[in-house]
Amino acid sequence: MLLCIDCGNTNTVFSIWDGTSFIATWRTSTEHQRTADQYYVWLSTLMNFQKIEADITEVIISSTVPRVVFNLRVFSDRYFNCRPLVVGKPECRLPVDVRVDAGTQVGPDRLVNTVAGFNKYGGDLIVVDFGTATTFDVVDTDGAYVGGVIAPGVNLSLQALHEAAAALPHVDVTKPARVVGTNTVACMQSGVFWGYVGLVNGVCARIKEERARPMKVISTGGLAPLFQQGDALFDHFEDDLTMHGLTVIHQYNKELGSS
Ligand SMILES: Nc1ncnc2c1ncn2[C@@H]1O[C@H](COP(=O)(O)OP(=O)(O)O)[C@@H](O)[C@H]1O
Ligand SMILES: CC(C)(COP(=O)(O)O)[C@@H](O)C(=O)NCCC(=O)O
Ligand SMILES: [K+]
Repeated sequence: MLLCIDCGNTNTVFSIWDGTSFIATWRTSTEHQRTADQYYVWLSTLMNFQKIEADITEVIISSTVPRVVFNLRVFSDRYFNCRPLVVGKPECRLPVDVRVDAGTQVGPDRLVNTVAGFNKYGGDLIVVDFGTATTFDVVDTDGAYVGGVIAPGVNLSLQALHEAAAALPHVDVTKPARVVGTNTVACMQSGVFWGYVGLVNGVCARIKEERARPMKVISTGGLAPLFQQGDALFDHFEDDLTMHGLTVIHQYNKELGSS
């Protein structure tokens, strides 16, 4: 079976793919100090607890944090006896083109989202990923990644407000009942929630205008469900878009290898 690892700046998600569906998914915080042995203790404990008997023989990794890749490679080699496929490395081929400025390092998560979005919905897409950063990935008619937008993440904005202003508390993001807040927390939640609704609407409208064609907007990432609440920002919401993309890229490389 295939172990898919999606490492973001905040969380790392592990999913086991049996060739047809994901049989288990677990999330841990991203820490570059974590060793191969620590990953295994954590993963095997959860597998035993849930009585998941998976014979993992292949591993694919996408990581926005370059430093964690070393230990994940050792983890894969030591415990599953395999060399992982790492998105963004030359040996990992992509089924789509990447058309950006020469020398630019595109976040692997954005490439994986592009592949997944194109595989599910075809071309002319905007994939909005609400992770540590809020990213917009623009997918061309032929599936190519052609750039996008990087905005500060939702929680990052709230955290920055709290850290920079002595009188502003730490608050969790939520959809406020009204736009006009009547206390500090409600004002901050409104600023971030409605600010992001405006940001997403505005950026998507400008992308569509710049490209002069209709495009589907797909949302994913930890905080995407929050923005799904009734504001018609997106055409589709995908809970596990990045994981789906990892399985597509893995399959593509396997077929290339055997042909
Ligand atoms: N279900 C959730 N509810 C609220 N916040 C969440 C949830 N899942 C993730 N988050 C928060 O959303 C942000 C992005 O999470 P995630 O998508 O895992 O980021 P990344 O992929 O960059 O690691 C983080 O600040 C995380 O704490
Ligand atoms: C923009 C990102 C920080 C988003 O990371 P995430 O929110 O998923 O942790 C990541 O995709 C990245 O480091 N990108 C490199 C620059 C680029 O994509 O152009
Ligand atoms: K992101």
